[in-house]
Amino acid sequence: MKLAFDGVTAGYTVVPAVRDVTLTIAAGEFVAVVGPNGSGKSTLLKTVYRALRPHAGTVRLGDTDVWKAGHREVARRVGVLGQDQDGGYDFTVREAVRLGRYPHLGAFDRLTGSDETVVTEALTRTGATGLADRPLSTLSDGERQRVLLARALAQQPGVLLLDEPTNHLDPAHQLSALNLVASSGVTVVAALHTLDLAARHATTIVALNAGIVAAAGPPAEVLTPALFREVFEVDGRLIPDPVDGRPRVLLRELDR
Ligand SMILES: Nc1ncnc2c1ncn2[C@@H]1O[C@H](COP(=O)(O)OP(=O)(O)OP(=O)(O)O)[C@@H](O)[C@H]1O
Repeated sequence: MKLAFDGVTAGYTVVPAVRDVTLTIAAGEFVAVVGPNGSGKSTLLKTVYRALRPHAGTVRLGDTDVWKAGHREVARRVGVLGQDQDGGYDFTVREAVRLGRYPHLGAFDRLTGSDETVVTEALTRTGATGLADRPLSTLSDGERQRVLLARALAQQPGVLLLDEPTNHLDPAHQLSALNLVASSGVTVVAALHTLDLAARHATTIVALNAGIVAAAGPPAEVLTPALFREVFEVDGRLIPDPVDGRPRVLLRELDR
C-alpha cells in the first residue's frame, strides 16, 4: 500500500518536532528513517498510526486520509511495532499474537481456523514458536520484541511501521527480522539507529535532521560523507560488502 506525507508538520508544543515533511512511499518499499536522537523519527511514525495529529498537512494510506478515516480502518491497514510497547502482559505469546487479527473481526466474531493459521505462521517466521505458551511478562526484551513483530505481521497490514525494531535483538535476529520484513512485500517504514542495517536492508533512506528531511533516496545517494558529517556528526562512508556487494557503513569519530 502506498503511503504519502504532504506538508506534514507535527509536534507536542508550539515548536514542531517534524516540519513540512513531503514524501511518497511506493507500495512494497522498505524505508529506513534515520537521524540523531530527537530528530523526529518516532513523531513522524505517530502521525501515521494516529497517535499524534499533525498541525498541518496530510498523511495518506493509498487514497485514504488517515486523519479523516475511521480509527478502525487505519488499525486494519497499519501494523505497528512501537518503542517499548508492552503488548498486554497477562497474555501468553500466542494470545498476544492473536491480537493482531482483531482489527479484522467484527464486534462479536471469533477467530477462525484461517486466523489461527496466520498466527501460527507469524510465530514461525519470527522464530517465536517455542515461546507460544509462555506468558509475555516472562520474556526477555528481545524475545518480546520478536513476539510483537509477529503480532504486527499477523495483522497482515498494508503498511508496517517499526520504531527501532532491532534495538533489543541479537545480531542473528536483527538480520533475520529485517530480512523477514523486507521480503514480506508489505510497505515498511522503520526508524533505525543502526545505519549499517538501514543501508543494507532499506530500498530508501529518509534522513531527518531537527525535524526536517535532510535527504531521501537510495542508500548510496543519501548516505554520503557530507550527510554523515552534517546530520550525524560522524566521519562515515559507505563501502560495498566484499561478499555480496550490498552497501555497508563504516563510522569513525569526527576529527575536529
Ligand atoms: N510526548 C512528548 N512531549 C513533548 N515533547 C516530545 C514528546 N515526545 C517527543 N518529544 C520531543 O519531540 C522531538 C522529536 O522526538 P522523537 O521522539 O520524534 O525523536 P526520535 O528521532 O524518534 O528520537 P530518538 O532517536 O531519541 O528515539 C524531541 O525534541 C523530543 O524531545
